[in-house]
Amino acid sequence: MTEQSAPYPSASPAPSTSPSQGGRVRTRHLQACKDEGRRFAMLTAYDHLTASLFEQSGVDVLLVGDSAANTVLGESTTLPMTVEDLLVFTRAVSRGARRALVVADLPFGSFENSPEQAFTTAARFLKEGGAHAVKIEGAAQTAPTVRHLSSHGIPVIAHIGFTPQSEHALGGYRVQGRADDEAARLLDAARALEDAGAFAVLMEMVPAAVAARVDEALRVPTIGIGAGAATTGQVLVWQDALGLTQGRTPRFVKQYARLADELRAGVEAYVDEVLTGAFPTEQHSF
Ligand SMILES: Nc1nc(=O)c2c([nH]1)NC[C@@H]1CN(c3ccc(C(=O)N[C@@H](CCC(=O)O)C(=O)O)cc3)CN21
Ligand SMILES: CC(C)C(=O)C(=O)O
Ligand SMILES: [Mg+2]
Repeated sequence: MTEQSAPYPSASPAPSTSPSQGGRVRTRHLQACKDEGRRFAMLTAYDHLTASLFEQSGVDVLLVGDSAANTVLGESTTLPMTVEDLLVFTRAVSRGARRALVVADLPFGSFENSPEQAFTTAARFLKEGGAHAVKIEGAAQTAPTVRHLSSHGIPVIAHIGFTPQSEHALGGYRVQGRADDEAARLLDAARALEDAGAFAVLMEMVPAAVAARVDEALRVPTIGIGAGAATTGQVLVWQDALGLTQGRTPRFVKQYARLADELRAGVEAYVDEVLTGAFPTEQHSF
């Protein structure tokens, strides 16, 4: 512990350990964090190796984000992500996760038509993907969908503020809720989504002061990405946080490792040894 450590009690271990629970992080655990003034960490994952590694490292919530369109598939937006493709990643993450809460994003175009369409899609992520919960982008207009899912047994995270699936409507990557009327709308939306049954509200690119007001106004935990330090939980895209993403990353990213450099050095050494004949040696041969 340093003097500068955050003004929160240290992270609690995930809830333990009756045979029926198996130590699995539940939405209840996230609510307990909110109730007791503790924080939790969420990170994206798209495969079983990272899922397993991240939860062993203390990540309580794994998000199978539609950001996989960018990070895995090389698309420039999240709009092309399909349910079929994200289901493949969700299944992989679920196989790697024993303890963490696995949350799947509902892809663009897979839930907006009606609460019924949303339920059909979300149920696939639970039944076929092994997810425990889903995340839905949208402000107050998605409240009926959130109500339908949560009242039929599907835990929902509501995602407000900058919602990348609407980037064309929002006019690009912009902080949301800067103007007073925007901030008021954001707060109203958060309340409506909580009232509709969302077990958490995620805010992306929202002024820290506005996010703090939302967290204060809600009973349920909030999760931030570019939303300041007052949210209950925090999320980042793992390739951004660990230095694998090439090129510019958003201002809200902090880099905790330099994986691209690490990988490049390792691969260069491998290539070099193959070309010079230094590998394989007798030790690697039969
Ligand atoms: N790798 C990756 N990281 C992410 O955080 C992420 C994705 N992909 N894909 C889905 C969405 C898209 N997101 C993004 C993408 C870009 C910016 C961005 O360029 N932000 C700039 C401009 C902000 C401004 O001008 O207000 C920044 O500097 O933060 C922000 C969020 C967040 N999500
Ligand atoms: C950036 C996070 C919140 C997300 O929605 C994703 O990874 O798709
Ligand atoms: Mg997403």
